[in-house]
Amino acid sequence: MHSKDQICYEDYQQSADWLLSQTQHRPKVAIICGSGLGLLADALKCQDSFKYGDIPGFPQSTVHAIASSVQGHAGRLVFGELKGKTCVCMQGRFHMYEGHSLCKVTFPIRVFKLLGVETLIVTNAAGSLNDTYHCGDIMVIKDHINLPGLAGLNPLNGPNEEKFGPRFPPMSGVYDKHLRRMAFDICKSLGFAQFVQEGVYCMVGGPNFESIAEARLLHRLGVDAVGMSTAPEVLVAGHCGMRVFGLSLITNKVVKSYEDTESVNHESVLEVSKMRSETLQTLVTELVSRMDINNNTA
Ligand SMILES: O=P(O)(O)O[C@@H]1C[C@H](O)[C@@H](CO)O1
Ligand code: HPA
Repeated sequence: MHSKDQICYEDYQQSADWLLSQTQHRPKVAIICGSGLGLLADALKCQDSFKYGDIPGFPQSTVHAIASSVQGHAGRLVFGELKGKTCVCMQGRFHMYEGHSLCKVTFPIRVFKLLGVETLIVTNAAGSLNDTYHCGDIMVIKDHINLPGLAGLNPLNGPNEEKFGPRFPPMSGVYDKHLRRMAFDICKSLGFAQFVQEGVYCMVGGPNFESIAEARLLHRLGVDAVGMSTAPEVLVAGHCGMRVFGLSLITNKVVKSYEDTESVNHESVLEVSKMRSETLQTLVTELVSRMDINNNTA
């Protein structure tokens, strides 16, 4: 490693080589489990799991990651089979508001690339600004607004690592259309369609939830759901040519009215996450099972 925040190709390679020496699994799909959704990782068959702290170069989990993931299992990388497809799951992710640099937040993505991962599935908990959404809805992410990114906080800042991707990567179409369509087909066939939406996710820095004026601004911008993660990981995955699919679990309605006496807290976010975690798990499992993994096509 060069300086505190500068990570070079060899650092990613070192982590990937270590993991390849510790497990026989060769995943093509990586899944980032958002808050309360870590049970997905427990469903993997023939598991090999590694605490983040034991993986050379990996960022360390903080108290937030532990509190927001499955108790006793936070901060693990879990390899295994989901419906016969080899996957790697992050049980607990890294957030900017925990104090990690964006290079650290996204470190695992480039390690996944070096492991041979072709598809990234991201999940998160989010508050809704769209008045037609309800708590417990699942939103397939069509696109994002990366507010920290627009303000210059971007994991791709600094010297470009050409081995991963170009200096100026496009982000239009980063959320794969075929996988989104496939998710809707699955939801219809499983009877989930009534609570599945498609919309725009906005990343804010957090850790505070939005003020009413901020919520109104996001609403005017066309944001359907807001959260504090996901965009940095998606940028880095898109940069290195991974196919991306994202889901937001709507855990609360963002307060937009000065008359509203309700307010959101992280505990209620986790409660709703738990309520829908099984459905989300079913959807992701079915999606992985239907993917044509070798050809990187849906
Ligand atoms: O990892 P995610 O994004 O699911 O974490 C949740 C949602 C917000 O980022 C934060 C506050 O609830 O935790
Ligand atoms: O309302 C919210 N705002 C920001 N992040 C969130 N994560 C869950 N709910 C929210």
